[in-house]
Amino acid sequence: MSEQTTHATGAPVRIFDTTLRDGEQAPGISLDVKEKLEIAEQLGRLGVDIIEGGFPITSQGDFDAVKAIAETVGAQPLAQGADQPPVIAALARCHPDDIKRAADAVGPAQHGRIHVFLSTSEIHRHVLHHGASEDEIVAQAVEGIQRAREFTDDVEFSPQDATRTDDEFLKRIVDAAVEAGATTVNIPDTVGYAIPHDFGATIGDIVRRVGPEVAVSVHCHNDLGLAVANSIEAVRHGATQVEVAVNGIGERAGNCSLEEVVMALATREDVLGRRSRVRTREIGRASRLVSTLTGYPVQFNKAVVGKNAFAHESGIHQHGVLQDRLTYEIMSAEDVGLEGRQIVLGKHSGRHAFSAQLEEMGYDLTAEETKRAFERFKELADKKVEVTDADLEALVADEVFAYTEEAFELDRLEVTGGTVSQPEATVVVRRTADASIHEETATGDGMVDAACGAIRQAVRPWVGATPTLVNFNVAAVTKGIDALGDVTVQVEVDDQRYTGRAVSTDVVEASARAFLAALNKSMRLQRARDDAARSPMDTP
Ligand SMILES: CC(=O)SCCNC(=O)CCNC(=O)[C@H](O)C(C)(C)COP(=O)(O)OP(=O)(O)OC[C@H]1O[C@@H](n2cnc3c(N)ncnc32)[C@H](O)[C@@H]1OP(=O)(O)O
Ligand SMILES: CC(C)C(=O)C(=O)O
Repeated sequence: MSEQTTHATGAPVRIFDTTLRDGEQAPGISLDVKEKLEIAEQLGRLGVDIIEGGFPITSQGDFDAVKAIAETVGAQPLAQGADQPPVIAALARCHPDDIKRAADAVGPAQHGRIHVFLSTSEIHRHVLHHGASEDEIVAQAVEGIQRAREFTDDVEFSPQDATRTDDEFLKRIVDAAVEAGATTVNIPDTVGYAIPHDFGATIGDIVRRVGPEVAVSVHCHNDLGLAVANSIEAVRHGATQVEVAVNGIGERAGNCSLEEVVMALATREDVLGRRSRVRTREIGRASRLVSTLTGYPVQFNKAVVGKNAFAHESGIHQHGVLQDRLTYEIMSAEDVGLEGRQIVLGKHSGRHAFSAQLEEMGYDLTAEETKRAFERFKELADKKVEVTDADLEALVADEVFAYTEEAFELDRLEVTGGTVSQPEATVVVRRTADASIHEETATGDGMVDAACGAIRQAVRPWVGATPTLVNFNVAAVTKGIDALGDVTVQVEVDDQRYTGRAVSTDVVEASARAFLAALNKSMRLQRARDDAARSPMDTP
């Protein structure tokens, strides 16, 4: 490992947020003044040190947005406990017009920064700057920095594509930039090409070169998924500022993600020795706001802010975190402003999590009831990706509260048919009293009709009159194509009506179970009536 510099160790790392500039450069994102202002206000509450509001020469709208941010967020602190507002920065090429526009836009801020950049790698010089020589590039950079210094004493310089720039030339232009008055030297890994080990060494060299008076910043792109690793390595080697974007948005694969760097610094302060001033509890809100206004969704498994970042689905993990969340969590959801630890019930869940969830929902079930409900839950979880509280309610209502000693249980149901061939159903019904099995097949107008017909035939020897389905109602318990169907039926037997209810991801199965539940009820009540009729009280 390369030598680690001790420069500025312990001082908070400055967070330069470029969500509104580089972040907005992601394809398909275009934020208007109001939207930029709303995000900037949240960045203010988050307590970032610098907000790069835009690239004012780009358009009147971008100019107006940066100016509006400078006038409001840049005028007074929004973050609790902060004694000054964030620095408001604007990007500019080494063009007089760009620099003037940037200066006018950040002018109203208490602290305004002009960020000038120029490409230094051979390929960029060739393609972007008409084959400019190293001398010409140095001269342009110096001129741009000096011009920017006429407007503010806070000037940042970025040699674009620094990580593909010849080492000696990079050192030369950094020296020239500092000499010309740059107060921050930013080393951009413009195309996400750097590898942490090398990048750290480069940053260490630059930190030693410029001395403690000049801030050294890094701006890492994520083309190889290394933006955060490179930024952290730079911090380890003395970088005093990292450039980031909320949710990691930005050109191509994006920028270094704000939330990941901030939480890495906070969580591993033990080895990094530096933190940021960011108020981490505002992270969740910032992430949601940026996602909503940019239309860029946050991937489920995104570190820190993804929907699954604090969710546990598998039984062994759930068992662990229910006792002590540290078993499988290195940060707390509350610390980043998200909903607390989530137990997600699914096919990998175990009894501990299942029982804990039922308890939390207020159920007080016996061991036997819990066991039955758990068996149904596992059956359901095999068919349905996530079992929600609403699913559980329906399942418990169906399996536990509606449970009565069953006369018949549905063992198997097969249905065939469609718009051309007539629907046909085969059922296998088990009679509880003697465990006998009864298989029947029937056709019907539809699959539900066929299934009920087959059940009717299977139970005929025990159910007196022909049971008739008189009412049928189906409702979706949850949303989505794997939603539970909640079926309630009324069945008429001997002029009496009986209600049955069942849930399943398959509506035909739910209907068959509901039909059978109604028949079971009819037999139970019939038995009760028979018992009452035989009661000695009634005997004269
Ligand atoms: C790595 C980064 O993220 S850099 C920032 C990238 N962001 C953007 O480009 C978004 C906003 N950009 C824009 O709206 C436009 O590109 C503008 C307004 C900046 C310029 O538009 P145009 O004048 O039409 O030029 P165009 O974009 O086609 O080409 C870029 C020009 O800037 C020049 N240029 C590029 N970088 C720099 C620089 N740092 N300093 C000076 N000139 C530069 C190029 O040489 C080219 O000049 P040319 O017209 O003489 O060939
Ligand atoms: C302007 C610079 C810092 C940039 O955005 C990049 O190089 O990616």
